[in-house]
Amino acid sequence: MPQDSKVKICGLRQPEHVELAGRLGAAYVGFVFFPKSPRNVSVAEARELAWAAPVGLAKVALVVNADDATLDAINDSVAIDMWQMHGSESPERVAEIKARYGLPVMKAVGIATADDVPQIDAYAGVADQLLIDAKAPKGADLPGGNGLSFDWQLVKRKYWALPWMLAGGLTPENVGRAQNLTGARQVDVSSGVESAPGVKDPALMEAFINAALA
Ligand SMILES: O=C(O)c1ccccc1NCC(=O)[C@H](O)[C@H](O)COP(=O)(O)O
Repeated sequence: MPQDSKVKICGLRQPEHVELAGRLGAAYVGFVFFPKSPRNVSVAEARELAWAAPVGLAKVALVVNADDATLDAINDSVAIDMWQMHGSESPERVAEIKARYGLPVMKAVGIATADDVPQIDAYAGVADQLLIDAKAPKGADLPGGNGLSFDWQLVKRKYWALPWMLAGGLTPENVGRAQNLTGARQVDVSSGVESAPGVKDPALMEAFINAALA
């Protein structure tokens, strides 16, 4: 595995799990602001989670087509380091948010078939990072965090002129194969380290991080 691999653990809801993720070597933790999600946290809860993060652990606020009032409420109370836009935000909206808050923006792009890949280029010129995820099935409640993977051949050894993160259905068992096949230097996981939807499992977190950083 490349020496500089990085791991994001998404959907944390307990301060001790944020601290654990940092101690285990994760580079990012994600806080989900999406009421339909079993990982949803309030601004007040996220404020406490952020306080639990060790120095150097990047705190990512995950939103879906959020308006400025919602983003203001998060930004005014939670010490975040990056936005993750996981909706249908346009490149123009990404640029607007970057300018408004002065924080890096990671744009999530859902992939199901080869036809979904070209859209990534539109964000490469404006986002700071890309999160390449499995496209949510039609009618799904969640735009992400579904524990579904996509055909990694679609992004095998692809190059975009900005850092990108592979996501979607990753687990301690498959993350190494995903990294080797795609060349991804960063990986993201939510369902694969849970014992139930929204319930992070410390042992699975440790297994995933160790496998991804091996
Ligand atoms: O995780 C959620 O509940 C969620 C809800 C709404 C939008 C996005 C969401 N998650 C986005 C992530 O960054 C997940 O970590 C990513 O989709 C991978 O999830 P999984 O396949 O469960 O590992």
